[in-house]
Amino acid sequence: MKIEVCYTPELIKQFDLKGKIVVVIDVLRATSCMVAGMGSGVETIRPVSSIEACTELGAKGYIMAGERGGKKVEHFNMGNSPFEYMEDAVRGKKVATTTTNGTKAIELSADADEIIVGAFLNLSAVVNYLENKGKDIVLFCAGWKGRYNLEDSLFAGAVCNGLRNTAAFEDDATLSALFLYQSMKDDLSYYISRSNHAARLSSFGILRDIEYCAKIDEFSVVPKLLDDHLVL
Ligand SMILES: O=C(O)[C@H](CS(=O)(=O)O)OP(=O)(O)O
Repeated sequence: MKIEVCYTPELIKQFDLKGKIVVVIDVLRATSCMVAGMGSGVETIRPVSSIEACTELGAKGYIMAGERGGKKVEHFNMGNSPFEYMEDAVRGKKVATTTTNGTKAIELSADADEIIVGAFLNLSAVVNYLENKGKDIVLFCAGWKGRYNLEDSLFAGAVCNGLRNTAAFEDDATLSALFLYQSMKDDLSYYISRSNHAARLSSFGILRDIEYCAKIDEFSVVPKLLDDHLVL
């Protein structure tokens, strides 16, 4: 079982995804929302890359969710907060979502054998899942608009740490993620709150989203993409 880390969507073309499991990571906030939603009883989530595609699904009965520039799209039913995904109103429902970074990273993972989503909220479940599967892994950080970000890289490092005795580390990118996590693990919330992405989002007054997304193992679900939909 080999493990690699891709730090941004701009780098994903350098990775051969065939036959591998890709873990898409967007801690702030897309994959945290997906984990919180699927862990709270949302039936399925359909990630799409455009507002138009999401709107078309809305007409077919899906709840429309997502953001642009961190803010809810005007005619959508909900934005991109994990708390919205945990509300009673979405339990048992189908949600379609489009976000700036996370849903694009899912789309770019299409060549993989399997696509799952990870966040601190389901860290141990992801590590156990990967360990049981025993396949080669690419940890794909959604980053921000094609660029590196701290919180996704930290989560990649947390997965590497969980698999440090069972997986072969392919390159220095992977080792760097491991060492980054190991040096920051005792105060993850602080480091995440110092990140650029957190600063950007907190200017919208959503500090509690940032704090929540830094929580570990709130859920034991591993959402997996099947026929374009996330299911358990
Ligand atoms: O809503 C979010 O958390 C971000 C918005 S932005 O990139 O900070 O504008 O989108 P996501 O795709 O969840 O990273």
